[in-house]
Amino acid sequence: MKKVLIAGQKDKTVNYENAMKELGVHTETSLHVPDIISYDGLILPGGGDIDPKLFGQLPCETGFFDPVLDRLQLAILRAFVLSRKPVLGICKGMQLINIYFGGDMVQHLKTSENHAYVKEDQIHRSVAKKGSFLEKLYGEQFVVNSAHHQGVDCPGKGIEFVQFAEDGVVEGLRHRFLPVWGVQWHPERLCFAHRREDAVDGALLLSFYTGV
Ligand SMILES: N[C@@H](CCC(=O)NCCCC(=O)O)C(=O)O
Repeated sequence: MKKVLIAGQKDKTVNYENAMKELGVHTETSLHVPDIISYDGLILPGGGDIDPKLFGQLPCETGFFDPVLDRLQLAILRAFVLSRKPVLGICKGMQLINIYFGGDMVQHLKTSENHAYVKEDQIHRSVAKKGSFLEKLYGEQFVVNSAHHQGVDCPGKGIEFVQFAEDGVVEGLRHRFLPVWGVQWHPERLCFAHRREDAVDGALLLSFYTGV
């Protein structure tokens, strides 16, 4: 991969841009549906909560959400899915992927204290499904970071959940037939300058994605 679009707001995507730069991949951050030809892939970054209307629910324990931003990010995702180009969704980005394919959300996890950002990212153990892309990268059990209070619930069409926290919260997914992957954790905050000894190296996942 040479050039990746990050579907987000410029001032909030520096960590993603820096991690891609370390991997020799040029990025552009934009919320305009791009001229797909000029991009090799898409990153859907983390962010706020998601408009419950997008998964057929009334707001219940959902925090701040930006309905316009959510719909712009879904429109960009649609363009990359239709052109069968690789997509990596991170945190909110993973949740948008599941919603795009018709899945839904838990608006506030009962175990959010295990996952929420408290002055800094939390870390917790997780388990990857045998044979999954995450198990091949990190083995069956590995520690990841965490900064969220919502979670995916029913899987969308073609979506397979492949990584789970010990409390059952979904931490990773893939599309069975399309080059679409998502993680609930933040590899861009676990690599290079942000590398930490007590969790996995996020660069392995980002290299996997940029290498497809
Ligand atoms: N609101 C959702 C998604 C949380 C999320 O994406 N957090 C990351 C914040 C921004 C960032 O660090 O990139 C939830 O709470 O589940």
